Amino acid sequence: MKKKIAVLSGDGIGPEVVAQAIKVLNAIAGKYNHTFEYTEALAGAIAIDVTGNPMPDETLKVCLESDAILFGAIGDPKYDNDPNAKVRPEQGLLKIRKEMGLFCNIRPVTTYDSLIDKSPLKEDRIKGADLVVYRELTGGIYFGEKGRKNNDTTAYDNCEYSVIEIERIAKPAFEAARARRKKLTLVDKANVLETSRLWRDVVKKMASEYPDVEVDYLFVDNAAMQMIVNPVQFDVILTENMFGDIISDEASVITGSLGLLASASMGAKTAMFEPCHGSYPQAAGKNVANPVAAILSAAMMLDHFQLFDEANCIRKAVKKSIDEGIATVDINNQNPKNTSTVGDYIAKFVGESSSVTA
Ligand SMILES: NC(=O)C1=CN([C@@H]2O[C@H](COP(=O)(O)OP(=O)(O)OC[C@H]3O[C@@H](n4cnc5c(N)ncnc54)[C@H](O)[C@@H]3O)[C@@H](O)[C@H]2O)C=CC1
Ligand SMILES: CC(C)CC(=O)C(=O)O
Ligand SMILES: [Mg+2]
Repeated sequence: MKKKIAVLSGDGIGPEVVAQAIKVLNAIAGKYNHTFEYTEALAGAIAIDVTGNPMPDETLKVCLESDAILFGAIGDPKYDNDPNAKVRPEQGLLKIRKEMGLFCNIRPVTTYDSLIDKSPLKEDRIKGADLVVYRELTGGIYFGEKGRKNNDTTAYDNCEYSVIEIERIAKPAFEAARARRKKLTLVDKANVLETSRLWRDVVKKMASEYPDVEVDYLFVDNAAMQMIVNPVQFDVILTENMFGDIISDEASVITGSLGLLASASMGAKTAMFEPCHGSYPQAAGKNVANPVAAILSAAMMLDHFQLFDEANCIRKAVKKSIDEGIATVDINNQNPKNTSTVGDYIAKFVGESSSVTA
């Protein structure tokens, strides 16, 4: 199979972790006789530095001409710390999500038995936790009208959702629940927010089409607490943009590190594969960041290409590296390995392993 992949490494640790994902993809290509062609394009702070635009038209063009997008992370303290910045790296990420119609962000939260003791949460509460967050990605408060008024003494961010926006993410979430443990939890704030009440109306109506799926409704504040005390109860979590952003970072604590959480952003025009973490500027250039989230995002890209054996081969290699302690400091502070050492190990195992069952 031949595939064209747009590579948007971005800022901070983005280039380091994406380099490991590409290393692993190349090992897959060699082993299974595929051709992956990569086209790099600018995004984020680096794109602002070079072009003045965090998501240049040229980058969007490369993405549209590719079969999928591999994304690193964007964000830089020089913008985060400047309240007057006219343009910000994060605007580039929001732009590509909107322009490519990437409304469905899928964030699997997978635990590894050998990492159970790395989580600050109690072992008996998290053992066996296996959930996936379906996060709406192109609507809600991140995309509403925002601004200042009253002489800069008031600021606002508008939150809107339409029935269509809710239905199109609820459908794949219900389908996922049907294929998994048949439970869907809608996380909202319907006791306060009108948008959340619309989410509940739509999900309640759709639930009748999925009688085999148990549907549960939780307010986000309770859900955040339940995620810590009883994460095993969750199967598929369906939620809006901002709640999904927050609750998925929280869920990463169950696994042991945010550096393990991959995601797929599916949409109308294309699909983008991105770690859940940000640009982690404190680690940039130090070769210490965990590349697993980026590598598992590449595995999700292979699923998207229907290359399931290849994707599972990567997952098996990741598990092996974790079980063997070939892992970065966030999950192995006794004998930490570098970002590139972990990438090398996983790529080598992919190249040499014979079995494809994850
Ligand atoms: N998708 C994206 O491009 C995102 C970009 N950002 C941007 O990233 C910058 C930093 O934001 P933060 O809030 O600090 O979030 P962050 O996700 O970059 O880092 C938060 C913490 O998570 C841990 N962490 C994250 N990635 C890791 C990895 N690969 N390996 C090991 N540990 C890891 C570290 O302890 C880090 O201090 C900001 O400019 C922010 O806007 C934030 C989130 C997502
Ligand atoms: C710019 C932010 C919305 C990115 C983020 O935190 C995320 O998508 O998880
Ligand atoms: Mg986030």
